[in-house]
Amino acid sequence: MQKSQQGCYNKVEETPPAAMEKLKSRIPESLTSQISHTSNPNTLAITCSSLLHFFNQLPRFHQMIEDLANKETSLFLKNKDSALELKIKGNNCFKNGDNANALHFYTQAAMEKLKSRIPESLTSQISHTSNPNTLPITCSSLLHFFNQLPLFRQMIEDLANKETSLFLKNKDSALELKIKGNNCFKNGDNANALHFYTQALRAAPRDVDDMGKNLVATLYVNRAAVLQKMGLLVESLQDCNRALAICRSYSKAWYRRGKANTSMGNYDDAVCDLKVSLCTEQSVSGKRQIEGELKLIAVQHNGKDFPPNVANYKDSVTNDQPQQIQLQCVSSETKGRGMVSLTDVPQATLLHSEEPYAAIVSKHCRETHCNFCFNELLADIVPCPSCSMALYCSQDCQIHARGLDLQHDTKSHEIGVELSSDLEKYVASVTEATVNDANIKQNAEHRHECGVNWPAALPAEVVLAGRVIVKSIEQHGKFGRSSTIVNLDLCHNYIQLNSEVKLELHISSIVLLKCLHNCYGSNVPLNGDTISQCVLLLSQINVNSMAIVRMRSSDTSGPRKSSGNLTTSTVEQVRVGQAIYLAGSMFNHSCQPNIHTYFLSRTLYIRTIDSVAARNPLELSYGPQVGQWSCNERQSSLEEQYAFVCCCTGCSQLNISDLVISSFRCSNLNCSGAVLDSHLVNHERRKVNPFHGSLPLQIGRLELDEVKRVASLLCESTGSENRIEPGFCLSCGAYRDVEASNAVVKKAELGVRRLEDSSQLSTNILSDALRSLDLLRSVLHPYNKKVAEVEDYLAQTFCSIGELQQARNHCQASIKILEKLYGHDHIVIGNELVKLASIQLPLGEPAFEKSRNLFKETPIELFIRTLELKDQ
Ligand SMILES: C[S@@+](CC[C@H](N)C(=O)[O-])C[C@H]1O[C@@H](n2cnc3c(N)ncnc32)[C@H](O)[C@@H]1O
Repeated sequence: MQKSQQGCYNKVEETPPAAMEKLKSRIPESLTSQISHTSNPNTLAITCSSLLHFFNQLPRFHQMIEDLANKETSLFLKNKDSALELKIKGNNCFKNGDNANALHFYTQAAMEKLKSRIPESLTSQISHTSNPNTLPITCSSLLHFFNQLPLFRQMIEDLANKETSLFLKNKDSALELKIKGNNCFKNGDNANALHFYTQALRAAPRDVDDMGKNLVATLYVNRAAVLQKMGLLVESLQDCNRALAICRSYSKAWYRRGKANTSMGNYDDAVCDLKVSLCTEQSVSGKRQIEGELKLIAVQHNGKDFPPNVANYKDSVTNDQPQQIQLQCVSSETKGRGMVSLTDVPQATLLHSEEPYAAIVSKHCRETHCNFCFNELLADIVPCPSCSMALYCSQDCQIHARGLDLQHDTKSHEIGVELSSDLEKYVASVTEATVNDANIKQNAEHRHECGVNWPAALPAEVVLAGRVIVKSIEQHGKFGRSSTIVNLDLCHNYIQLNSEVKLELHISSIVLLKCLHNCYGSNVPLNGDTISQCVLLLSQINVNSMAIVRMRSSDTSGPRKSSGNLTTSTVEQVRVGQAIYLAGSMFNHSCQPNIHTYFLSRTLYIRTIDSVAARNPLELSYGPQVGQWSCNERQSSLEEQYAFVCCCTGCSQLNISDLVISSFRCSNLNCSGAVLDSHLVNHERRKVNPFHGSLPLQIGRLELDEVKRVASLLCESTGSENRIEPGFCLSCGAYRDVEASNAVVKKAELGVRRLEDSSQLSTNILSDALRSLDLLRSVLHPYNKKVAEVEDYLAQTFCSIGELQQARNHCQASIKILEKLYGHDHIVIGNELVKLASIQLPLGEPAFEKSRNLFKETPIELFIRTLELKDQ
């Protein structure tokens, strides 16, 4: 990303000389001249007094003095660690040209400082006694206090003032980048040429001229040339279309389009493109070149039929429509609202699909995924026309995100020459806007964020709240007429939040509304009522927003990924965005869900995993699932994030997965029973009704003979909690020293960590890791999740060095364990089988069938198809 010419954001990272330079640049010309040229010892008192008077009016000056002289906010005092750390992180990002993350850290540092200035009494009121009813009072008091702080005023100025934005377009830097791109192109360095042209497009203002042509159009045509050289013909064609949408009479764009169409075998279109190019070209040499190209097509294909036209190539669109299943929202005392179906629903039925009320790309995916549809960005990135921050995969997405108002009116860009009626029709068909969606204005979620710093500086969920508020006030037309700015009717967890979070929500809400107020004026009133609505909205986002995930294409030769608790089950998934779905928010959680969610573009899809009887709750997993984490971990996570104690079947009835997932192996080598530590035992004992109903069912599903025998024993004995004793095998009762076993696990983990941390893989490190796996196997139960994770990590490692047979063996070992933990037909097993298939394909082994049968028409199925295509 380009460093802005405007200098860097916020005094937090400003060194005193830099801040002084800024102050200097603000002094009026007349005063500067008076001081510089005419002042002398006799007039010094006058010039000094004038300068003092001027500085006293500048918030930046007050802030600088505050930063320099106030002991309380000194970064060198104790307890300022986090502000200082954040500042250092910001500086590092800034040095690397990563303005967006630099802003994020500087703002967090400034927020920390703000927090430290709030009087103790107010902090305590917010943290300990505030509730939804008293929120308007605490919000109003905090706003009143902040309004008096120069630090706060300066922060808002830095965040919301367009003039000082780091994301403004900048013609000079666009031209500089264009030259760099041209040089790379001349030297045959296509990858860098592509990079520089894209960066130039990010920086280029929409309506500036570069040697008589629109700069943006020129850059698109230049990039089209690179893309064509790289063999990316569809992308090249798209860039030509983008240039022509701006300037219809751009001869070079028609010429380049003609070349791309020729390469794709679209000769009819190529001839039309070149004819239009010929009519619009001014120079004689240019005309000759185009005529040469036309002749070439004619000679090459004289008398032959042109191959089929592939210009109308489109991505295969999945027309997934939910079946006509009637869903109903019902209420229960323990879970609040939830969803049921009025009829029986078969397995794998698509129940629901929904567009988000508001959505936002994850910060770490801003540069790699489309900021509207969240698909991965390809080579022909389309930047926002008004700021240098947002990136899109297509013009369509860009228009949806920014609205139509800033698009070039193609009709006003007349072609300027006489064309035959056929060619005129052709020009119109190429250059007319293709987006005809009535919802475009409503969806223009990025418009209010364009060209200011705060969307990059504030956390994603706060920016998402901003999108919800703007949509809400635009939808309900309540501009300036009401103090209700948002009311989504979703549940929230404000009361259960810890004191620190409550305070942070107050601060974030005031900062966000102040920034929106800057843009919308009195249409976003700033008072205790509106701020408290924002605080509640953020608490609603906390418990209702969904993470939009995408499959990561598993490149077997790619870098190794770090292992960890989630590795084996979510390795193919990347969290690309976060969204609020209003109806989707009505589905409650179960650790043994009967429905699952997936996303295509921004659309949420919900499908049944099992058949579900009429009026039974339809429940998805909010993250934790049986087989993924132990019961204890699931419950803590749900309590912490969603503020409820889960009583689903997985958490209230004994199941095999929870018994073995973190257990040790029996010290008797002939027994495959499980040994639990005291922590796990206590948890399992707390499960209600452990020995009735569900247990035999679980056993049947898991087909785990040895543990089945153990569990049957437990079933048979009445009141047999005593049989679950820490350190004793559940099957044969043999003793294992759990503490000593834990020490072995820790040692083995060190060996695996060395492998994870190594940038250069050596035989020693790999052998060490394999020995560590053996150690783990010697003390942990064969179906312990940790063993599966290490197997999976080793599979990735062997993939990365091309030892696919080893990779396949470890991957299969991992899947074998996961099948026991999750059950054979769980979606996680589908993910794992896809991964296995991606290893087996290059080995020439048959794959896929098993996974295909599991998950018809889900993204996994699409992914399998992609793998097959890649292989052909
Ligand atoms: C996305 S909302 C689901 C709809 C919510 N029940 C409502 O009434 O609006 C998430 C919240 O629902 C409640 N919830 C969801 N699943 C639950 C469960 N299994 N047991 C208890 N409460 C649950 C929790 O309060 C959680 O924070």
